Amino acid sequence: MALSFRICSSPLICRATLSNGDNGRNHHAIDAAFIRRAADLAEMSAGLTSPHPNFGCVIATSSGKVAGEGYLYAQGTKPAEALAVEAAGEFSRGSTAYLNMEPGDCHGDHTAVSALVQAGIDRVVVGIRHPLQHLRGSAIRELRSQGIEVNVLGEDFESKVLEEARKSCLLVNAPLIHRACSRVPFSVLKYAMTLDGKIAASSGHAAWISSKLSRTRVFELRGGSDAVIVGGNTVRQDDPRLTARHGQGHTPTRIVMTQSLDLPEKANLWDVAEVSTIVVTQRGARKSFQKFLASKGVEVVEFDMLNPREVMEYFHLRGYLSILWECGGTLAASAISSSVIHKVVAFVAPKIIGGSKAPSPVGDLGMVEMTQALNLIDVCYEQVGPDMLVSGFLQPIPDLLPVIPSEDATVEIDPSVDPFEPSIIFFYKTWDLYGKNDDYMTWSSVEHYYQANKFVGVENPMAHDCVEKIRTARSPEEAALIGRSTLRQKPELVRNDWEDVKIEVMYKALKCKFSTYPHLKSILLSTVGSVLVEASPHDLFWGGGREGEGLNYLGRLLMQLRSEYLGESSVSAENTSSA
Ligand SMILES: NC(=O)C1=CN([C@@H]2O[C@H](COP(=O)(O)OP(=O)(O)OC[C@H]3O[C@@H](n4cnc5c(N)ncnc54)[C@H](OP(=O)(O)O)[C@@H]3O)[C@@H](O)[C@H]2O)C=CC1
Ligand SMILES: Nc1c(N[C@@H]2O[C@H](COP(=O)(O)O)[C@@H](O)[C@H]2O)[nH]c(=O)[nH]c1=O
Repeated sequence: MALSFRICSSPLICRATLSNGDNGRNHHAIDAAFIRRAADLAEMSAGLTSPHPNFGCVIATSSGKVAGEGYLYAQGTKPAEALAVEAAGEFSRGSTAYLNMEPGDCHGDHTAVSALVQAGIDRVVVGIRHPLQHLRGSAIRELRSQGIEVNVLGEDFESKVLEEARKSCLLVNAPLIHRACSRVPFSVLKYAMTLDGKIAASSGHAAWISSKLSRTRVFELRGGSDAVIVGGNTVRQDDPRLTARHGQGHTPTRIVMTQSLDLPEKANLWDVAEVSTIVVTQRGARKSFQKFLASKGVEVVEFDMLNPREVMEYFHLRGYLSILWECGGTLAASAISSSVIHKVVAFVAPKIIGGSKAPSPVGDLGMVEMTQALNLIDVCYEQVGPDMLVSGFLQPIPDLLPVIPSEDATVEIDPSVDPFEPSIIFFYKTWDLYGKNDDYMTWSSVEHYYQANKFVGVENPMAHDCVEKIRTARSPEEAALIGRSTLRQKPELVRNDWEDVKIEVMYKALKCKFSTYPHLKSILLSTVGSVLVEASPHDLFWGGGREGEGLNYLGRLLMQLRSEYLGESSVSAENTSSA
């Protein structure tokens, strides 16, 4: 009896398990099916929510019917849980909510938890706990403290079918889970090869090996990644565009890795009107070409040691969660040897090209015996048009289970995680403890307000349209994309005094945000005594830069606001004591 009670904290499932094994299995199968559906929903916005997780939610009635569904569309938009209970309406009362992942209950923002509580949800089933330590467990504790029964797969009950459902939750947020456990982004090596294992003819010609349908799948893969990376030789041979052209998802940054910087002056990747390109190279390589790239708007980053690990650690610091490697075999071998590739996706076309010198997907790995071969894990096979898509993992997704804190454990940030000086607080992305939380009254976020202000007051209907587009953008990222690309493509729409007023605009937006949300103000005040630095390695105006060379205006404005709030509170304290 005691064992059954420990495994099943749900009275419903408990009774079923105790009285009838088949019923218990049925309940597990039902829970597993809904959790898988929540994971599928979460997958629908892959790439768009980065650097946040992908969340999906299903509300199911006690008779097992779906009453409502939702998924987080993008960073800063309505939580999946709120959308699902809205869709379910009155049916939410007494229902079960299935979540692929514990909500991120970020910086006192309880929207997801409140939505479930207010809707009268009886039970919540969670696929996996939040992987980031400072967010982990708090939403689950809050839901339980509100009297809602919460079951976490793998903790409250286990079975093969539930384990598979849990795996689908791990898969959908693999990039974030890797980020939580390692210092490199989640990397996928993708290639298309002929049946005889070639990725191009011996001439280097490769267009096309895989079918149109397969290439559309590649656009989807790109749309779900933060960046696509190729080696210098692929740029010279293919002149690729590396854009996501299926019309959905976001547009990943293009990265070129080149030691020599011996690249053509005319290349599709140097057109950065729609999508940005970053070239990473050896320090000191072809300075004049670096200047040429900069004049085209291409960012060049120099490395003392240009190798896949250093480059991935750099992009991890820049906040990238997932990278798609679309390079040839030379760079692929180097990346695999450096252990930065987590997953392989191979399109195999039923074609034979032959050629003993034709390139293959992975160059020399220094292996001499078949026993040394790397075996993929969790291999999947899928037919895509005439091609076969084979995918699998080179490294397993880290298991989150062993590090789950007890229910009552106080969740603290481990200072060893980021070896920064304690008197300096670096913040950057929203998942950092001190990251921004861009909820904001009239405008959806500070980002919406700031970007729109670039075009406010300009007597041109296109500027008005742009302000409106930014105002109604579905996420802060989309607002930033519209604002930045319009500034680059149509500088005539930008107000004349923008450079003079932009700090004031940001200050006003921040002041409004911190005054509107007391929990954000108290986080800001809790940093007293610390220097605040926006840890953006590339934004040298608002951020601190890679080596402290940035002006850090965002950090400065926050410290100014903090002083003002402190001043206000000491004046009111004086008034109280003198009264
Ligand atoms: N079918 C498919 O899926 C694909 C086919 N291809 C084909 O493959 C061929 C190109 O293959 P490949 O030459 O292997 O191209 P890569 O994309 O692997 O480029 C190799 C280049 O990467 C740069 N590089 C920078 N750092 C490193 C490092 N640490 N290790 C290795 N390389 C590094 C160097 O550039 P630099 O010389 O500038 O210093 C090197 O020459 C082309 O014919 C192309 O069409 C390419 C991609 C996918
Ligand atoms: N040849 C080949 C691929 N090649 C990859 O796609 C790049 C070209 O992308 P784009 O210019 O955006 O169309 C190219 O440089 C290489 O990385 N991919 C595939 O799915 N199937 C193929 O047959």
